[in-house]
Amino acid sequence: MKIDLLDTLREKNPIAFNISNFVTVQDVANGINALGASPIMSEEKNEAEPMVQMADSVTINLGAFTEGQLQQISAVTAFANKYNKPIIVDPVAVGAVDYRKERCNELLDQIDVAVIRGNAGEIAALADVDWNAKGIDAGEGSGDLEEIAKKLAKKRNCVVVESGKTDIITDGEAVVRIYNETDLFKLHVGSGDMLSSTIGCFCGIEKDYFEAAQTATAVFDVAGEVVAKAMDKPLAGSFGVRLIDELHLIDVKTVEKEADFE
Ligand SMILES: Nc1ncnc2c1ncn2[C@@H]1O[C@H](COP(=O)(O)OP(=O)(O)O)[C@@H](O)[C@H]1O
Ligand SMILES: Cc1ncsc1CCOP(=O)(O)O
Ligand SMILES: [Mg+2]
Repeated sequence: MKIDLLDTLREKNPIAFNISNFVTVQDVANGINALGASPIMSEEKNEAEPMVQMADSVTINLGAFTEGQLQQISAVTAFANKYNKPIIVDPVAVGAVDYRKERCNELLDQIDVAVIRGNAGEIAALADVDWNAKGIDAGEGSGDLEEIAKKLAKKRNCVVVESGKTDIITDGEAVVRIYNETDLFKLHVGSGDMLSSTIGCFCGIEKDYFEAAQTATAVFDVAGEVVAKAMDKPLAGSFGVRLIDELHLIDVKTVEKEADFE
């Protein structure tokens, strides 16, 4: 794993263009800004082309899209492919709401996506595997998580990051598992969105998106674990704040020491 990419990210300070959701947009912007990227958000279709031109990566979060926003997303992703900017898609709750799954699949049919990052319920839905997703959460299912992630990666010819207690990252052939974790991630709405946008930042500085996704996920998971270990009381609100602090503080040495992966 190329953990040094964390230093590269801070040297390059990539512009990370995000179409976010209104629920978690501030955590996402502050999290990736603290990490060392330069976030910019937009909801305006008419500025899609210059936004994409100046950006190093484009992260599309489908957490609370509207019909109008779908048109913006279509324009932005078309420009991203035209200008060779990596697209990261976070398919929030596509396992729970058919309308979301249909719109997400239409989008994925139109574009070349670099990375899809979702929980097991979301990845299973896009891979056409039976699963009982629960709202924005993974829910329950009995399928083989690695096979499901690989199936989607092959179907969409992209890297898939399937998050959970163990995070699974695959390009459809090779699989990397990251074991760092804390239950506090589940108590903080937006953990997944922050992870997806962190992956966007690393894809903006590393053209090997499989490597970029691994480093991003390791940095994010280790940051959460470090915070949880240092907390006297494991409380949801302070975790959210301290996670942003740790994304600011975390360094290559800490990730090298703490990352638990194979
Ligand atoms: N059961 C779990 N135990 C510990 N950490 C988890 C668990 N599920 C997810 N995580 C962590 O939470 C972060 C967000 O992932 P996840 O909760 O799956 O996304 P989402 O918020 O989109 O559902 C990831 O860093 C992941 O490693
Ligand atoms: C609660 C909620 N509702 C629509 S988007 C959203 C945030 C989802 O965030 P995450 O998937 O990172 O937990
Ligand atoms: Mg999510």
